Amino acid sequence: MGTASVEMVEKDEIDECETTRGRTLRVLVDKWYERKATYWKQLLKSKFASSMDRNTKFFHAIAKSNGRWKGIESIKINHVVTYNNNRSTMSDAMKKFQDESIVLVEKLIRLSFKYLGISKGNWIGPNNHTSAIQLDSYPICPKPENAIGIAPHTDTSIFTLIHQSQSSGLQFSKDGSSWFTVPLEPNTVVINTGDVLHILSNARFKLAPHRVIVNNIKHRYSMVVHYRPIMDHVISPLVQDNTHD
Ligand SMILES: O=C(O)CCC(=O)C(=O)O
Ligand SMILES: [Fe+2]
Repeated sequence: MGTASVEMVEKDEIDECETTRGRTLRVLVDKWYERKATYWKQLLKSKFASSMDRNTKFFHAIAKSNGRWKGIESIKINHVVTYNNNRSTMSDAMKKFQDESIVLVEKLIRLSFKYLGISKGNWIGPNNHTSAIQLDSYPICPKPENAIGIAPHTDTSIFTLIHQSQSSGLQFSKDGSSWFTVPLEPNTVVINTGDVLHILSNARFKLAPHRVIVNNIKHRYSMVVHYRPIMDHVISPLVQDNTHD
């Protein structure tokens, strides 16, 4: 177990030595993101990458023109209907959804820290996080083979929660070339590990490349919660042992 921890870089609170360390870590993380971008560029053959870009633009143009309010009919939280096609209650429902999601992710963080042997004191807690809810809509696409819903990527979160409607399309990959489609299970949330957990765990939690493909049969919707430390936090591995499982 190492002594490194998640540090808050507030210039007036830390001494010169820590500032230097914070700066070094920032540079390391920046380099890591650069390497990640290069990794993905190399994985995608240039022809596929360029046509995918074109088609992604095409697809998102369709998505925009179809973007009328018609997606979410109801939101159930813990089996209770919290929103039922009544816009005035939407923000309350979303707030409740976000609060419940944060509780769930904090539990997941505690569990994964326990698994990694990291003491709880090393976690910055819910007050130092941002969470974002993303509502995604993937309309029926007449030529799905020429389009992509979301291009391959990894999430910058610690954990991401994905609630998907009964239309599949979310796919994960171990090697960036073969893709596994996440099965549709009603009342199930897909939990995705993000880059922050990858860094904190010293790569014991692998990167989870994923994408969303579209189809010509059924409109897909998803509600995605990204949860990550606030931007000012400098992160570094909390597990020193570099031997991966
Ligand atoms: O919409 C989805 O199913 C997944 C979205 C996603 O991967 C993301 O927002 O990072
Ligand atoms: Fe994602």
